[in-house]
Formats: sequence, structure tokens, C-alpha cells
Amino acid sequence: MSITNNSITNARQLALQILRDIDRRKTYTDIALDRGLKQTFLSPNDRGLCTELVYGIIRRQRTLDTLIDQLGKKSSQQQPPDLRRILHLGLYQLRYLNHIPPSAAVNTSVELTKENQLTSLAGVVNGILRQYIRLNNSQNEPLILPNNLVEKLGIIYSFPDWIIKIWLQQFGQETTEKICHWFNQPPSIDIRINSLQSTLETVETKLIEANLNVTRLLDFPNTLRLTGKTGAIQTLPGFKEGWWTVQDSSAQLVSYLLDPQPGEIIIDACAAPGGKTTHIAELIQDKGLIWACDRTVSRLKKITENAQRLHLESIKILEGDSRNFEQFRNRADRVLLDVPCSGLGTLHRHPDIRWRQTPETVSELSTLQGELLEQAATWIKPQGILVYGTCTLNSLENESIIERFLNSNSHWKIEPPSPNSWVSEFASPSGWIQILPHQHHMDGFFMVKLKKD
Ligand SMILES: C[S@@+](CC[C@H](N)C(=O)[O-])C[C@H]1O[C@@H](n2cnc3c(N)ncnc32)[C@H](O)[C@@H]1O
Repeated sequence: MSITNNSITNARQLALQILRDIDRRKTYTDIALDRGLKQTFLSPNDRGLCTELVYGIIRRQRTLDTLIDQLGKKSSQQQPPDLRRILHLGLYQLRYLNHIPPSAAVNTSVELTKENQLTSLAGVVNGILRQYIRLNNSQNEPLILPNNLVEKLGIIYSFPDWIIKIWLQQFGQETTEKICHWFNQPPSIDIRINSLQSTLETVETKLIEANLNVTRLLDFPNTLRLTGKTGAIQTLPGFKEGWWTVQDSSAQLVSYLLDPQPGEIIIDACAAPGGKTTHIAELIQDKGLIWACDRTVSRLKKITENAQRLHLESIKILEGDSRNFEQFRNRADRVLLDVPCSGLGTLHRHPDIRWRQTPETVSELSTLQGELLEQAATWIKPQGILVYGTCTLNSLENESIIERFLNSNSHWKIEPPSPNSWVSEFASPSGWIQILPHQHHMDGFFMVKLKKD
């Protein structure tokens, strides 16, 4: 029996189909989920369950695989791919979802096995899941852990060893565990109010009227946080009118650190999809010129769409590799360099990043980041400002890039945020800002303001 999406009437079958899409086509989780959900008519509750299962299983993949390795006769990698995912679905519900009775987790997984042409393996699924329940009920942790600290934390929190290693080196064990725990929770959504079109109070009132859970964020003048279910963002009050933009508060902090002024020439060297470009335009009251540069055409289109929705006119788009733009030499008052990075600060939003990035991709990224910084620095007028930012928690892409740049460019220095500004609360003694998610309750971010003599 082949199952097409629109015949899917239950959350677990759809979750399996989406996981299959991720496995076979290497599709990003959010894209596969979006595609799967669009083509079905599940109730809001079932859509919620499907989302939780898909995101949770991708996040917890290493822990779940280890359980299969320990409870089954064959390792997780030796199982047929669909069977491995069905076992993930069952084990995830048993281990992480309190609202699903264990018998339902087992029965629905056995059903899935039969519905997906794996009937002869239904006994394997039943056996592994029941063994998990038996061990759990007898107060034995079903997951057996190695002594090696890196591997142990990697298995408990479901991270690859290399990420655990760099965090242990940078932050020590206690903070590493807190960060890992944070990144296994579902994210909240922050929105940035477009003060040229609306006010914090108006947007807050409209969203509360639409039954959303809305909170203000201390210090941030134009930010609201949405917790709980929001439904489709595009249908919320004020979105179409351009009153607000979804942007995590740590990403908002970057443009506050840049502190752009009306009338200035500003270059956003890696601008797409325009979250920070549009924030900069709002901060300068749309008076000035912002060059939004990026080498990815499809992502550049999003800047145009976002600027139109937000009614912003000060943004000009430039397609190409920012390492090659010579025409900007000594032209900019300020440059924002929000470089491509490994994204280790956003692992709760993008659950597959932890499995896609590797030490090799990080090494390529850090070369690119250094080259972009060297080039973007040439665009600045004397006394001008450059803000370098990444949404990662990896010193090779953060402090090391800045240290290397400052060592070879003696006419540049770190400019800490002004002590009168609320942004300075986040700065370290060295002047740069590192946002640790469990401490600041925002995405992980690194940002630093540099000034040219
Ligand atoms: C972190 S994202 C930027 C996010 C954006 N600043 C925002 O706030 O919405 C990094 C961007 O750098 C772009 N990029 C990567 N390499 C580039 C290069 N050599 N020149 C220009 N853009 C580049 C990518 O296409 C991607 O859009």
C-alpha cells in the first residue's frame, strides 16, 4: 500500500513520512515539516504532535539510536531505515512525552510497522519498546552510559562528540550541560516592532486580543516574546501590515550594537533574508542608504519582500560575493558583517544543524569569515564602525577571528558599547558580547563592535 500525504489521517504516520523525506532527500527539518503539514488535513492537536515528534526525534537522534543499539539485536544503523524511525517514534514518546500512555506508544508503533510493509518486524518493535518499559518501570535507567565524559554527555543530550568537546573546552562541564539542555527545548518566538508603522503597546494589545501569550523583554524597547502555540505567523494581527518582524532578541541586539544613525551610508555585507537590514532601516527611520549585499539570489528576494511589507525604502540590494566588492572602499559609515557560521547558537530552532555541521565545515567557514572581515574592513571611512556577528558558540568562528584581525590590523580596535546604553549590560570586560542561551534566554550569539582609527 502506498501512502500519499493527503490520505494520512494520523500524526505518527505523517511524522514517519516527514522523517523519511529528511533521510532520503537530506531535506532540512523545517522544510520537510512544512511541506508535510501543508498537504494534510490533521487537527491542530495532531499537527502539534507531529511537529513535536519530528523536531524531537531529530534533536534526540543520538540518544534514541543508542537505546536501539542497547535494546535490540541489531544496531540502529543495521535496521531498515523506516524501522529505525518507527523505533525512534516509539522510544521518543516513551522517554520524552508524558502525556502519551506507554501502551499507546507501543501499539501505535506496532501499527505503523504493519502499515508500512514491515509486518514481519512488528515483533521487533513490540519487543524493544516493551523492554524499554520494563527497565524503566524497574527503576533501571534503560540507557547505559560510557565512562568517557565527552561520549557520555553526547549520548545523554544527543550531540556529536566534537560539539561537546569544544563547549567543554570553552565553558566547562556545568555550563555545557545547561546549554545542551536548553537546545533540546522548543524555542519561543520574539518579534521586533516596526516603530515606523506601529507601537509596542498596539501590537501587544492586538496579539493578546488574538489569545496569544505575550510578554515584554526587559531592556529591549521594541520586542515582544510569544510563548505557546501561535499558529501560522503570517495570519497574526499586524503581520501583513508590516507592524512587526519575527527576529530573536539576540539577533536584534546586533543592530542596537551597530547603533546606526539617520543619514549614514551603511553596508550589510551578508544581509539575506534581511532581518538585520530591515532593523537597521527602522533604527535610522528609513533615512539614509543601506546596501544589502548577499551572494544567494533566492535569499536576496526575501529582503525585497520584507522591505516591501515593512514599508522601508532606504535599502538597496547588491548580489554577489562580498569578498569581491571593491567599489565600497572608504565609503561606509558603518558595516554589519553577520557572517555565515555553524549556527551552534540556534540548535533549538534548527535541530538538524548539530548533525550537518562538522569540524571540517567549521574550518571552511572560519576561513570565509576571516576573508569577509578583511574585505569589509576596507569599506569603512576613518572613524567608522564595523560590527562582526555570528549566531554560533564556537571560539574558532568568534574570538579567534577577531583576535587574528586585530593582530594584523593595528589601526582597528574593539569599541565596547557605550556605558550609557542598555546594550553595555551584555558586554564582557574585553568589549565583545557573547549571549549564552541558558543565561540570557535568547539564541546564542557573538557580536563585537570594531572601530577604525
Ligand atoms: C547569517 S546569514 C545572514 C542573516 C542576515 N544578516 C539576517 O539578519 O537576516 C549569512 C548570509 O551570508 C551569505 N553569504 C555567505 N557567503 C557570502 C559571501 N561570500 N558574500 C556575501 N554573502 C555571503 C549567505 O547567503 C547568508 O544569507
